[in-house]
Amino acid sequence: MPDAALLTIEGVDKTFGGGRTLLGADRPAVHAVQDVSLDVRPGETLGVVGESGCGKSTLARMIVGLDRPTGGRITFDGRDLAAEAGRDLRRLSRDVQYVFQDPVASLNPRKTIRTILEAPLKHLTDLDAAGRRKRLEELMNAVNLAPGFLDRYPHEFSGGQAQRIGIARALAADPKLIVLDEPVSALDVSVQAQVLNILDDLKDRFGLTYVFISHDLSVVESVSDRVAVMYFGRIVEVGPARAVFGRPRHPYTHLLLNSAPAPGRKSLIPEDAETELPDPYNPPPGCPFFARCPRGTDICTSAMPPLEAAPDDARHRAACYHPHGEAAP
Ligand SMILES: Nc1ncnc2c1ncn2[C@@H]1O[C@H](COP(=O)(O)OP(=O)(O)OP(=O)(O)O)[C@@H](O)[C@H]1O
Repeated sequence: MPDAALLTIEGVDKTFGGGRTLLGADRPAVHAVQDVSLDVRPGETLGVVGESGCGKSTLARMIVGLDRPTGGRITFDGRDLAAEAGRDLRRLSRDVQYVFQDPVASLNPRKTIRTILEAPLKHLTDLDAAGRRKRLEELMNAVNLAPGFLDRYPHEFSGGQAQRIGIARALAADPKLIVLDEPVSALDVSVQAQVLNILDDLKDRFGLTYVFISHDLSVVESVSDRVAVMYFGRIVEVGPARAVFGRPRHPYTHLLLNSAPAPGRKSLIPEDAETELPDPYNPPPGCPFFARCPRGTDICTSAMPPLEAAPDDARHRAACYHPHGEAAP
């Protein structure tokens, strides 16, 4: 019997803009995230991969409550994120934490590390001053930084150290789920490995669950149990990492993987004109990948294909009328 989901995302949409200006003109709307449904089970790492602008950060921000969905529902441990208030909201903010992409920019330059790490302890836990002091030392040790660094300022740290502090801040309130939004993209490759090792170690040690967002295929492949591939605001493929990387079904996933063949896969999602995304203000009808797709036929322009399971693996789903592994069109 599989564990119940810790996080459930059901038919979530996020639109920016829309409506009318003060003078009555239509204001264009961008559908940043469209009809996204995902489950994350306790203890797993769900990788979310896709090109710049596909809606990864918007999805992340909604999971941690920084943005509200325009439609659909996000529940954590059975609690509806949008409906929580007061004590329950405080509890929810403890349980779900966020690590940002740019480690140095995410730390207030005028505050010491002690002040930065103490803030969530003060707001989200009932620890007294002595308890907080002890916890601060534990947090620094957990991310392999000497507690002596607590009285320094963010600019005194390298990018990798700063990201370890960002991770310590996320850990401070003893969360269950951490959303990591491109946590190593700003770091040198050698430093990336260190930070990924620490994340892996912390996950086991504290029984954490991760949503790991990245445009870097090699990183997602190395950390994920399951992977969701996003394109133009939608999930186009989702399944066990081994299946998605080994037997990709959606032509977009094929394109991504072919652009960066293993081994030594790098962040090679193509960025030339040929691979341009559709205009988000004027989305095409049907499948948004049609214009780039070698397998497209008339049906693809009629309606967005639903996410359907592979004949041999119910967990491996793709939103395509002509997925690889089935008869070619
Ligand atoms: N606050 C906002 N107002 C208007 N449009 C937005 C806003 N935030 C995001 N968007 C638009 O929504 C779409 C998805 O953006 P998002 O940042 O979620 O993508 P992403 O995959 O995280 O990209 P990146 O890796 O470049 O951050 C883009 O078209 C973006 O321009």
